Amino acid sequence: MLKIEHLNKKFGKKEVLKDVSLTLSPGQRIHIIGKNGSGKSTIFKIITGILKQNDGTVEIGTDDVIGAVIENPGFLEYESSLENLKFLAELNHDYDEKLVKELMEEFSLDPEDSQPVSRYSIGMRQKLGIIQAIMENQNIVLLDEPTRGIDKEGIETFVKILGQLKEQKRAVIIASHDDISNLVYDRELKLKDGVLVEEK
Ligand SMILES: Nc1ncnc2c1ncn2[C@@H]1O[C@H](COP(=O)(O)OP(=O)(O)OP(=O)(O)O)[C@@H](O)[C@H]1O
Repeated sequence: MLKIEHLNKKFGKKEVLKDVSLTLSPGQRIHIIGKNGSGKSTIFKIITGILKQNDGTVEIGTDDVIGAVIENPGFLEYESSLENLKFLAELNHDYDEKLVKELMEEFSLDPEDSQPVSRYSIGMRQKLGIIQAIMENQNIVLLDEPTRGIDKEGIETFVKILGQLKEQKRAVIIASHDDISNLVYDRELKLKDGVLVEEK
């Protein structure tokens, strides 16, 4: 479904990714751990086409759909949370309001809350970011520091939702600089000095 081979990325003379290869299969949950600035977001940006690699290939199956949270998710700041999710889903004509409302409620967000997203806290925005990455049945989900700003209860919900994604055979790559409590991975990789290596 996703195959990355021999990826190389430079910013000027700085080599951020060196010969990075990775294969993701249905239902698999992979953790990429790395310090700030190690290149985790850069990998996701290349997979999603935001950035172009200098070398190497990214293969994505024709039926695969990517959902992603990369850095700070952007929203229509003056619209409500539900309007934002509706707008994002309608871009692909795949808006399932029942599911969106269920996900919001699971994350203790009120779908009827009319306040603009500009007033949302970092954790609330992050929850919306996670929802938009999974609300259209995306089968490859890329999450960059997904629990940033999220409270303990929200993290428990997040872990529970990830369990559901696994049952649905949807694959997830999580990039973070530390561990997320109670989250077990199929593979743990470390990005250090541009090289992706097996952590255990
Ligand atoms: N557009 C860019 N132009 C120049 N340098 C960049 C650019 N984007 C990223 N970099 C550099 O590439 C390196 C990797 O950045 P990246 O954002 O991928 O790291 P990260 O592991 O996601 O960090 P964090 O955990 O802080 O989000 C950093 O040194 C960063 O300064």
